[in-house]
Amino acid sequence: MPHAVSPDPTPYDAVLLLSFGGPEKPEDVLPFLQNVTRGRGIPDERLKEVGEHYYKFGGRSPINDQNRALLAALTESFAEIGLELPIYWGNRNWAPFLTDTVREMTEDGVRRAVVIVTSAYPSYSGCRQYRENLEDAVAAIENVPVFDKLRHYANHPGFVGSFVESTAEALSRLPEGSAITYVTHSIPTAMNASSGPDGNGYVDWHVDVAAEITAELERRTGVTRRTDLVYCSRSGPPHVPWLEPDVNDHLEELSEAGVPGVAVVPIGFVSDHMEVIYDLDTEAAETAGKLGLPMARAATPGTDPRFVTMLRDLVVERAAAERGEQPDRPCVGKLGPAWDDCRHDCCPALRRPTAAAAIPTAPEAAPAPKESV
Ligand SMILES: CC1=C(CCC(=O)O)c2cc3nc(cc4[nH]c(cc5[nH]c(cc1n2)c(C)c5CCC(=O)O)c(CCC(=O)O)c4C)C(CCC(=O)O)=C3C
Ligand SMILES: [Fe+2]
Repeated sequence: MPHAVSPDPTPYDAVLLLSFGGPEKPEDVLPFLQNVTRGRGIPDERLKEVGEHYYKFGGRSPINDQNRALLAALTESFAEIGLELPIYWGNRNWAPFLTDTVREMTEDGVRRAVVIVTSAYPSYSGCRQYRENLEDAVAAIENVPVFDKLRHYANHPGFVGSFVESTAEALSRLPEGSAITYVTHSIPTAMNASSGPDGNGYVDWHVDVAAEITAELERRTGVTRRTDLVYCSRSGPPHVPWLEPDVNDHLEELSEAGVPGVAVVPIGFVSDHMEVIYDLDTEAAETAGKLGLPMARAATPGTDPRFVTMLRDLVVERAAAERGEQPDRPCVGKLGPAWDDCRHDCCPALRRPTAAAAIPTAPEAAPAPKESV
């Protein structure tokens, strides 16, 4: 049933779904990896290894199909409430490329768009890198729309609620007394130290989200379990410290501690992309198998209606905020709702040799100018 009153999209005339992108055939794999790692100092060895992960799945990453599904689900969800905004899709590292999408939006006459990024937490890799790539795309084209990126949504009840359900489902496949292991993408410890406006934002946000899922499950079942936050997908040279422990080492520790099973909950990921289907479903599952440790992997949000509705609500919320209204800002946990506009100097790059000098870092330059992203 259509809503009696459709929400007001003003001042927006479009939505941009901004994602990572992934290869779709074997010939795409190398150029894709070159796009991802340009100037990031990833050893050749590691690149070869990651290339193999993709070849193992026919040279096709699942991420683009997941974004097509999300696009369809969002379109349907907007239509349900009569929210009339076209949704465009562009990626940082593979087709459809962000620059082409921004050009298309410009040609279509879009003046102001709200940006949904498929990454939920603050950090250079998860936030600023997306903003910088969008800035670069915008700089290459004339008369581009203004872009406003949504606040980080990891602590939104829609995102947390989706993981509460999937964790409960994973636990239902395991023996009584099984542990919960939350997993996210490892990043260099230095990148974590500079994440978010006050630093340490990447880890702090994950800790908060994990605690909320645990608390809700405890409220429902009365069962207290062992819980940990661990990391996957480390890359970069070995002498550079990254967040630890690695999920595989952690599974060994759980096995030694005698836990009867483990629910692996990938809270760092919005859909089942390569890190999830390779690093968790293939590699970590193999480790658990060798240890004789029953493991069940919890589903990522994907097109879960809680997640899709959350994204729609955040678009409506941001539009209201930009009209000068004071919308509700649903969130759970201790950290409160995230800021709408990232400060220009939030999550500084570790190394971005060519453009770093152009980015103001002085505290006075902190508030992002309205016309930037
Ligand atoms: C925090 C974070 C997220 C989550 C937030 C978000 O979703 O954005 C994420 C997502 C993703 N990362 C992805 C792929 C890759 N990431 C790499 C490399 C790196 N990731 C990093 C961090 C993150 N990455 C970092 C610090 C590096 C080192 C290089 C650098 O400092 O920039 C490499 C290079 C090879 C390697 O070393 O692994 C690849 C191929 C894909 C696509 C998967 C698919 O195809 O399904 C997705 C969604
Ligand atoms: Fe990555």
